[in-house]
Amino acid sequence: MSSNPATATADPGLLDVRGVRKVYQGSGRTVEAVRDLTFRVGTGDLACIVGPSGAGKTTLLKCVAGLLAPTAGEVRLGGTPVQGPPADMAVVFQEYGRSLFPWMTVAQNVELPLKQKKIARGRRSELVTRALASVGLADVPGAYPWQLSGGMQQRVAIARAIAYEPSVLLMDEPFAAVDAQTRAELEDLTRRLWRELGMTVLFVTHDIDEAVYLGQRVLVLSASPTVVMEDVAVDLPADREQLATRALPRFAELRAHVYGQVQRAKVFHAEASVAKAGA
Ligand SMILES: Nc1ncnc2c1ncn2[C@@H]1O[C@H](COP(=O)(O)OP(=O)(O)OP(=O)(O)O)[C@@H](O)[C@H]1O
Repeated sequence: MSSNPATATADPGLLDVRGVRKVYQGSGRTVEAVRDLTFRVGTGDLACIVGPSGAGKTTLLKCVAGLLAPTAGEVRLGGTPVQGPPADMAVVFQEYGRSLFPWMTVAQNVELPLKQKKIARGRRSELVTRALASVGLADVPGAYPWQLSGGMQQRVAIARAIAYEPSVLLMDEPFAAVDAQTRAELEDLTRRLWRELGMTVLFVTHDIDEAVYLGQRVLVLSASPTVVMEDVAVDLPADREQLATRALPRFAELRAHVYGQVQRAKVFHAEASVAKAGA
């Protein structure tokens, strides 16, 4: 990993977040959602972000996705500053119900960004078929999203993201609204696709167990205004399995450590708020 521009172009999936600060301003109210975030995710790495509610995780992801301009600092993808949604980045949001168009079939939803990318019809059809097969939905291309379960709809959203062949995939609490069994399946699907496709993945979650199970690293954010409290390396075997991996003593240690850090973040925040109120 190098910030040298000469090597940066050879590293298209390198995500470089440098001193990002975001202050929301409007109608007499100012919120410093993110104070100073700096971290890197190497090409082909999978990093998870956890932090207390309101820590600015979604704000950070929107800045990384080029949907929000940081107040200070910058995000670079493959050495190039992100100033709008980058062509080779895809995002999967929590609210699959709102991210799919109900009047389009599953295949049309997956195909839409490929049309916008001006990919030729034959190649589009190949990409859609392959993406739906890889998420286990090869048999429902003609169905409408509202005819599918929540877990299936989220698979469509994932298929749409991977059909696009992004070098970076951002996921914002993508499984928060599905049941536990479906969630476990979608976690395994995410790790399988990540390993097969070699994308850089930045995955935001509330769920500490999910972050440890999925990630190679877990970035723990402090409460708002936000900084990176700790960058925890997840030294679990690369082949993960829901029951066996979660039963490992090391999994329990990592989980306890990250949990402790998130609790610390909340206490820091409470102390800072009391100090501010007393000032
Ligand atoms: N558009 C906005 N205008 C003003 N303030 C905002 C806006 N969006 C978010 N905020 C504030 O910024 C802070 C961080 O919000 P954000 O949604 O990024 O946090 P989060 O960590 O994703 O939260 P959660 O875990 O609850 O989803 C919060 O105090 C929130 O109220």
